[in-house]
Amino acid sequence: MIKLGTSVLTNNGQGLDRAHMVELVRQCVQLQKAGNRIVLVSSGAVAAGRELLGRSAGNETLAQKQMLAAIGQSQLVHTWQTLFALYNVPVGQLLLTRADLDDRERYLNARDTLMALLKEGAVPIINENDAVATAQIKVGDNDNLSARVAVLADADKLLLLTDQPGLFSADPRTNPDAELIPEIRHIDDSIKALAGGSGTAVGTGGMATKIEAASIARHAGVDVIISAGHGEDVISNCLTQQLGTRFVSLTAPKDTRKRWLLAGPISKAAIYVDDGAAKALRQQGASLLIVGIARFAGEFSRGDLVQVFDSQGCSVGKGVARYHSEELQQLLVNPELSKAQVLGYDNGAMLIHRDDFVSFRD
Ligand SMILES: Nc1ncnc2c1ncn2[C@@H]1O[C@H](COP(=O)(O)OP(=O)(O)O)[C@@H](O)[C@H]1O
Ligand SMILES: N[C@@H](CCC(=O)OP(=O)(O)O)C(=O)O
Repeated sequence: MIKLGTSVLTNNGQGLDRAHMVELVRQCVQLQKAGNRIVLVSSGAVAAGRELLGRSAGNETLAQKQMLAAIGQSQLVHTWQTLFALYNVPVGQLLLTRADLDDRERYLNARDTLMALLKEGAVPIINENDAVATAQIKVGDNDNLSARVAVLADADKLLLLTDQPGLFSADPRTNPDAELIPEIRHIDDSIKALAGGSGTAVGTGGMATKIEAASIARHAGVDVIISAGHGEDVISNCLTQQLGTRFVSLTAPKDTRKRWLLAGPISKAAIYVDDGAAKALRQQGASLLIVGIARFAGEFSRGDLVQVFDSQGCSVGKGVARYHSEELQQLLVNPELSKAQVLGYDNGAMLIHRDDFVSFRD
């Protein structure tokens, strides 16, 4: 899985850099011929739209950006299609929004299409469906989108190609002494603090969203590499050499429902559990019982995804809630009463069943 940022595909945001896209296509085809399955997450629709209309980046409204994306996306995918056709490789466009990943049936449909494209020898070209996606249904950036699709596609590697050689100890645009970090095994607050936003007017999210993406993907067993998209033979070199910043993957759940929980829905609330519950969830694969919950923050409905934290605030995992947050509140303040007495019915002793829970440690 290769994610190409606007910074890689354009000349400083001023239209598509076709010469460089030809070079990237050559590398992808070479890898595909060697037996690898290639999926591209391609940014650049808004920049391509600006190029077509002769505009430069400015204070655009949401509707103007969506209009630019609608115009630019067809130009972008046409360019990819033309370049891959030089090698007789077909491409298939997939435009996704968060709703396609949140809903399990839509997630599985997207997965089937992706797998069918790969089986056909085509290269899927994925982008967010910017023309229709508003804040409520957007993933919001292609770093996070690529991580979710990497989980969906069972990818073993995710290359986040950008305009910097990797993650630095500070934004190298503003701090010339910043140093490249070659390998990360644990994403804690100190790593998150290194990452600034985008240093350009055309990128989205900067390193912060790349770290979020790395955190999601490596829990699903995907090795993540952030590297410079303009380097010579960058794609194959990322696979064979120590290039950029590598986030080492963790052992992944095999169960497709648990993988969807990692890739799909966004967590609605935070549940804080006591030490006994944290240990049972982490070490014994147990369900989360209501008695183990110390407190919670946020509102959620039955069926929503919630994230579980231990007493130190470290992530334990995420899972699907069996009670509404208001019901949970009632149960927590009346521990001496039975569930039937408090709610008028009893949905069981657990907030999250172990089949609906996936371990997720930062
Ligand atoms: N710690 C950091 N290390 C490297 N780059 C950083 C860091 N913090 C912020 N950045 C910024 O992130 C930018 C890359 O992200 P972004 O602009 O979103 O690019 P892309 O379009 O490739 O996604 C860099 O140009 C850089 O200015
Ligand atoms: N979907 C948008 C790009 C969003 C995005 O994350 O951009 P980038 O940070 O350049 O990868 C587009 O095609 O213009």
